[in-house]
Amino acid sequence: MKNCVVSTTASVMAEEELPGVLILDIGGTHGVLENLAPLLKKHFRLITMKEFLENKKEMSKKIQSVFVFECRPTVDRELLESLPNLKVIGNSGVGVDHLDLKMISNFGVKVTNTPHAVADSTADIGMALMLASARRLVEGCQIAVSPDTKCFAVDWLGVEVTRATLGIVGMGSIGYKVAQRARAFNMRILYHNRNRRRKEEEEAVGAHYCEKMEDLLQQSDFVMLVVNLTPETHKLIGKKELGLMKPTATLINISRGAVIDQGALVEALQNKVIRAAALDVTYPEPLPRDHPLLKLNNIIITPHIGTATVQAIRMMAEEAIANMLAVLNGQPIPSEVFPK
Ligand SMILES: O=C(O)C(=O)CO
Repeated sequence: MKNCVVSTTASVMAEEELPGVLILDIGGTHGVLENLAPLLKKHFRLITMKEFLENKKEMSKKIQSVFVFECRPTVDRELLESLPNLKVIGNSGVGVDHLDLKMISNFGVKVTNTPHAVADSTADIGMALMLASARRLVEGCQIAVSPDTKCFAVDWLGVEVTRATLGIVGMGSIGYKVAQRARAFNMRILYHNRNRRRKEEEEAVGAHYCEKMEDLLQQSDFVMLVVNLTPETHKLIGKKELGLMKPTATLINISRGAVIDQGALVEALQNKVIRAAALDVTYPEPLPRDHPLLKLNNIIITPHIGTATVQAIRMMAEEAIANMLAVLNGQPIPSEVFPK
């Protein structure tokens, strides 16, 4: 018998299963799950939330895995209580801050994530935000299409990324990929991490370790946040930390919105405590239309698109599937996440 996987993306898709055939009803996913379904179907019988809720009695016993696509849906106690044979939650994405790991573990259920699959695409977004903010790309695009375009607008000069100092806060798999890219720009690379990387790894990208984050903040022209969101990193960057940064510095966030105290960031940007910010993540997502961050002109915000590429979502699904299968088959689990 094939293993069963349930999508918790109720608003996103509904998949109907007939014997030997799986029928997907995609909803508003922009084709994401439509792309992933054939991969999942190779190993799992897909059951949607809708299908599950409509036929709980029969479905609940069949479900051994829950596939969660990135940080959108969560898994609550009620769902866990209704799945007696659940063994693993395969998160497609690296951040698992939307999952209550302790509670899930109390149900004897494992959680896995996909740190390898997300690394390149998320590092690319970090670089894209850094370059776009440095060279004021969004403003440039607006000026180019506005009726009073000036070709050489010297009053909106940018700054150079090349040879600047980049401070990476959180040098995990994504942070390291950022460092590899930054090296090609001849950037001076500083990083701060709970655990120092191996010497060979530091040398390979020319990164210098800062034991204190304060040192990194003071020296960097660009500060990029790549940490996981945990109780320790919640509002890691607030008024004090922003005050340590250079007035010419730019803050880039590709981790989770709540790593920054957004109120403090609004103030810092309004008062030019720092030059600019570029965020792929905020809280909440999306921001309400009247949020003060949206009223500033020294900020770029993208809607959490770190892994929004055809290649990344496929690799994420493959990594998640490998993890889930390893759990179900009692094999070593490539990327298990443990409660703290
Ligand atoms: O993998 C994740 O958790 C992400 O949010 C990537 O942007």
